[in-house]
Amino acid sequence: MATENGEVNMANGGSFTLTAPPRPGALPRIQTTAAVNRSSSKAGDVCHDDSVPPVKAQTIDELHSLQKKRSAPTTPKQDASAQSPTTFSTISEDERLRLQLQSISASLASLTRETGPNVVKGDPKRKPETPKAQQQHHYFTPTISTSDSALKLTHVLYNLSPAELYEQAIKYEHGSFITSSGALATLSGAKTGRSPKDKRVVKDEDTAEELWWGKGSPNIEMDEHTFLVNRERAVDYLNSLDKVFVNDQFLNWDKENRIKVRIVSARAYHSLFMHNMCIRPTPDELENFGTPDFTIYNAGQFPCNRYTHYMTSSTSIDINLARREMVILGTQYAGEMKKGLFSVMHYLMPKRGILTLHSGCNMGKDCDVALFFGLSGTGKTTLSTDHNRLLIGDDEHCWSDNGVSNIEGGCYAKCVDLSHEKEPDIFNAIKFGTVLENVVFDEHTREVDYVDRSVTENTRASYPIEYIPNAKIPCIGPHPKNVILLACDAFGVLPPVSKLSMAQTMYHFISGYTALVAGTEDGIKEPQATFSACFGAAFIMLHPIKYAAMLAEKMNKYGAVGWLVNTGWCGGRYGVGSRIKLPYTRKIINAIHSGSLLNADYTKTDVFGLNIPTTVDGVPAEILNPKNAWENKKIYEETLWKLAGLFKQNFEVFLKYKIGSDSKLMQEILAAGPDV
Ligand SMILES: Nc1ncnc2c1ncn2[C@@H]1O[C@H](COP(=O)(O)OP(=O)(O)O)[C@@H](O)[C@H]1O
Ligand SMILES: C=C(OP(=O)(O)O)C(=O)O
Ligand SMILES: [Ca+2]
Ligand SMILES: [Mn+2]
Repeated sequence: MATENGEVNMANGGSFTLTAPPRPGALPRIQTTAAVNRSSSKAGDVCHDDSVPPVKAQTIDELHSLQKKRSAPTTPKQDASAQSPTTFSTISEDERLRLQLQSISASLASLTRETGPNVVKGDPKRKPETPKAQQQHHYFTPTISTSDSALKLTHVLYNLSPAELYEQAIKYEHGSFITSSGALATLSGAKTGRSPKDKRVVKDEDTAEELWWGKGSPNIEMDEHTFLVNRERAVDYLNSLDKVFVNDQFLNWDKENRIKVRIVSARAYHSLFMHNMCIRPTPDELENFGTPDFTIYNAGQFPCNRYTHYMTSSTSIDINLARREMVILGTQYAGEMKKGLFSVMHYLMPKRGILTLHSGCNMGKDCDVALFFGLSGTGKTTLSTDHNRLLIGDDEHCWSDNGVSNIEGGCYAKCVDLSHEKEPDIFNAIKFGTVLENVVFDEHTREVDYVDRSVTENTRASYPIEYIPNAKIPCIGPHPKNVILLACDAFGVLPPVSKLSMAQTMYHFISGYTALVAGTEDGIKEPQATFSACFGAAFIMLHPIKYAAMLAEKMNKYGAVGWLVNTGWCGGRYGVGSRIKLPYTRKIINAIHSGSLLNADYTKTDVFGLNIPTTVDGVPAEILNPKNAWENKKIYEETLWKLAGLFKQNFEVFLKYKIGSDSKLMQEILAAGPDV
């Protein structure tokens, strides 16, 4: 296993840049994280994948106006004076809420997780006969009174159904609407993507030894005290509200290694998102839920205090492994919760010899399982959702001695440019119960315009996995046969498919390359190369070499074959060539699944030394070798060498680590990279 040396740990020392103190009387506007990051931190300090530029709107109303498109003129204009006041059947709704709500404030304010809320049935203030439909709900009641904030009654809406959450969202959350297909469209506010540079982890005696710190690591350190400051801020905020949402759910379909999670949040949208993304307990399982293994306090609407030590912006996502808690301040992007829990799994599971994978996963009729690794936007969700195969999951998995299991209960698809024609299964999953984040729709017909990027490029749909018709439930499968590494290469020099040796698989897994264009509107012509170890450096907790060693061991043991698939550009870089057509990538993936590609004829490419097939059924042969696909061979060569150089530079940091007892394996892995 890798030996972590002191050097790496120390490298983190100077990487915290506090925003410059404001001059008296000239308080600066609170900047969004992305803006702060751009001005204050050097690229490469921490993992830098998929942070999304801030939205253009300055106020909620402006944001909201981006979301709705003017209807066609046929829409009858309503006379404002003739409009009835918002009569949303208030009486029954209020009565319904009153029945459901209970105080949780004392337990929220408690610093001791163990004295969490008691679950009782029904409202203790009410006389016995609770209507039958409501008896199934569970309600919290405070058991202790520890702080002033306990005097404020905060009601808990516990594991509400999607229908109830829709009503809550539409009634109380600005920018929430039902779309024509029945999905709940909503806005995530200023943050429309994750904020990896605001993800902090408490460094204590244990985690200082165990976790990966320093250059390249996603774990920005914070101390226990600062965590408690942020925690108190989040909890006080939640307590100041009239109501909070609580979800009790599971992670990991492998029942032996299942984790119980509790998510406390302030928005119905967040509760519905987690309802979709985590595994939904049966009524019996909920009855016996007990103490959660991990709790999220999501106070995303409320900022952290920028003058708190360690804070570099108004956003902070804080993980405390010892307390088994996560606190979210200053971002409402829902993906922060699911990916935060994924990080936690990246810590807990390897301790049990289970490898966590940032990959999609599906299974053929012959029970052949394929993994799809890749950074955001490379095609994990799209390619694992395959009408001819069973979907095990689109994003987060475990590989144990028993095989693979999905960590989640739902999928989170990018929906920019989505169409029924291109991706029917995902398109059809966008119905009642699905959360649609930051999409633009017609004001009147409520038809979503997936092409519109007014709010963000990173529009998303979150739906329960059973909304995909051929989902494999329970979401588990045997050991993988194929391990497919996806890279969206905007340089256009990686072949559409290559068969990898074990050493090459490790080289590319550790490198975790993709190159995307950083937002079309910014006019950025140069592709941005990103290297994110294990195709998920933003979520790993231990040193990447530890996961890589586990992957090598499992692939060897179960005879899995590695493949590199470029889902990006072909025939030239971004701006010159074009993105490889999805139907072609699907044909390539089919050939991998069927085994036909194993027996194809191969040639070796220069520089990267990749084995590429000369033919693939249904794919034009001239695109299989990028050199043939490029018109200008000279620019092709230059671009190829440039990318190879970037790979080499990125890999240098890993050379001092060992896999196994000596450095032999690491040398072999290095030799499997490009010759530069
Ligand atoms: N050849 C291709 N292969 C895979 N995806 C493609 C391809 N061409 C375009 N796309 C688009 O790229 C995006 C991939 O996103 P997604 O599957 O959500 O990625 P991930 O799950 O890895 O974040 C989708 O919008 C998909 O339609
Ligand atoms: C949810 C995310 O993952 P992905 O893009 O890999 O689907 C994310 O990066 O916020
Ligand atoms: Ca990265
Ligand atoms: Mn995805």
